[in-house]
Amino acid sequence: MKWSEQAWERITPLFNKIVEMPFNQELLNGTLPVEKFKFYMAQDAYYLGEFGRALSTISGRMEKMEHILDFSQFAAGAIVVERALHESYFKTLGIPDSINPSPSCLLYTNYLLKEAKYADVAVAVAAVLPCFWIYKKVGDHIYQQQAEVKNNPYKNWIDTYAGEEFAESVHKALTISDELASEASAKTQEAMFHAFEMASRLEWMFWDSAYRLEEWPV
Ligand SMILES: Cc1ncc(CN)c(N)n1
Repeated sequence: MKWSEQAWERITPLFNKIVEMPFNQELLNGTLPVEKFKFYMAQDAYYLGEFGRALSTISGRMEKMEHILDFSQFAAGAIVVERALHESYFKTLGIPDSINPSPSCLLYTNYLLKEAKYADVAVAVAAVLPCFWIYKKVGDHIYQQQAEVKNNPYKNWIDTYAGEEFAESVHKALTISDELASEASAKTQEAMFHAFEMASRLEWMFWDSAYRLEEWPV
């Protein structure tokens, strides 16, 4: 079994929880309160900047030329394509220019930056994989379920993550993960699973924090 298949098996119960989260259910139905989506989009704009930085760091640590290129294209995609989606919503929702990251957002981005810089590069790749793969699976799931929902205000978000362009990046990220895992020791493969599970948990926390409009306790 490929490393990625084993990794997905490990997070399947968590993924099932993610699709059932009120944030994602209400996004699917188009009933998510706009202030929760606005909060999410603002935090996600901060997230994508840091995610892009983590991807660039990984790019610079890759051995193969094509992987250097793939990761720098992922970084450009996070900042150019995904942030363009935010900017289109920002125009209608009026989100401020400067964003203070919530505790969960800061925890997640700092985790990714730390792994990108200091972990074995295969482990760093495993840490960023949920950002691709879980979003693709959530996007597809929502896309398939929302057929009867008319005029969903969150349609552009759904279309981005269920779309072809994003699917191509996800496919590449998966192929690279499996390639690096196949060359890694058993110990490194286990560390890759751990990073993949940790980042998946942080994805759950990110959605949960948006739904709760999370604030700093002090
Ligand atoms: C928190 C989060 N994780 C992943 C993605 C998709 N790259 C995103 N936009 N935001």
